[in-house]
Amino acid sequence: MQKLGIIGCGNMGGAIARSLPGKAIVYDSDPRKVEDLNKLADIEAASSLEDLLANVECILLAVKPQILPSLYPLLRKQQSSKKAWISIAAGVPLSVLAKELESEQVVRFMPNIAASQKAAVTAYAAHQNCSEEHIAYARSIAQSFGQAFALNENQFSAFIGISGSAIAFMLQFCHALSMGGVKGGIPYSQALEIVSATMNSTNALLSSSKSHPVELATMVCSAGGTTIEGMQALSEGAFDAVVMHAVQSSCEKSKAMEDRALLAQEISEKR
Ligand SMILES: NC(=O)C1=CN([C@@H]2O[C@H](COP(=O)(O)OP(=O)(O)OC[C@H]3O[C@@H](n4cnc5c(N)ncnc54)[C@H](OP(=O)(O)O)[C@@H]3O)[C@@H](O)[C@H]2O)C=CC1
Ligand SMILES: O=C(O)[C@@H]1CCC=N1
Repeated sequence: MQKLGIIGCGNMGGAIARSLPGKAIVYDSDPRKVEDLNKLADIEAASSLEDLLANVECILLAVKPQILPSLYPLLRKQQSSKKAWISIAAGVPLSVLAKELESEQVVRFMPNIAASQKAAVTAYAAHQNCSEEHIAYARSIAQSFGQAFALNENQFSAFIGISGSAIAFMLQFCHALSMGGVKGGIPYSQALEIVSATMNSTNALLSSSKSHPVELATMVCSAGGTTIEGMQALSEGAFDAVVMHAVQSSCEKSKAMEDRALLAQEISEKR
């Protein structure tokens, strides 16, 4: 597999670099991030953007979305048009990436932070004129750090709500469950271990069963038993509505970011 260049070695760029089968060449404006990553992953450090682009054919953009506008001109100077690109930036559409990078060889990813454990769930979508070769390469990159799902780009915002961002919702749920355990007399660290194992049990059941989640949950509820009491408390706390609202909030923010990126590009084209 050809070497991948990575710009940005923070939470996600670092997590991806750690799970790639080959050595990535990485660049970060903060050299300490590269030093820290070097202790965890087999990487090559590029001394500059120029150095990075001179040594790879495909580059994964892993900087915050708001950094991209200042990065594009620097990348264009290094002949971005001759490179293939993967972007993991939330809320930055393929059309904007292709125009700014002057390349149609662009694939958009939405991974999650579990890439560090090769357990990410990644949505991918390619520019309409992207080559099959680059799509296949990008897919193999996504699969090297977890599962990959081909999605239409217009489903990316919803995907962020149920995966990219939702991993944080699930972690918060795990914390809340553990605090419930603490209230019941189990120390936090032990409660968290038990909750994490219970998440694994849930996933094993859900992914191997053809039953609807509600059907499985109903099997847990003994008549007049313990679970139904907790289920009633969840219902009174509008659990489903709160979770759906969280998903919708992340989805709407992603759509607003996409709209803003498209508008900014429209304005710059008119100048
Ligand atoms: N965090 C997550 O779970 C997920 C994030 N994403 C996407 O991944 C991208 C990165 O997010 P995340 O990893 O959390 O962000 P981080 O801030 O952790 O990482 C970004 C890194 O890029 C560095 N950087 C900033 N400017 C430049 C530059 N001009 N050239 C090179 N490096 C630069 C930052 O340095 P410094 O800190 O000094 O600014 C930082 O080390 C975002 O676009 C986000 O939307 C997608 C899915 C999940
Ligand atoms: O919060 C964010 O914007 C990024 C994208 C998905 C997860 N983290």
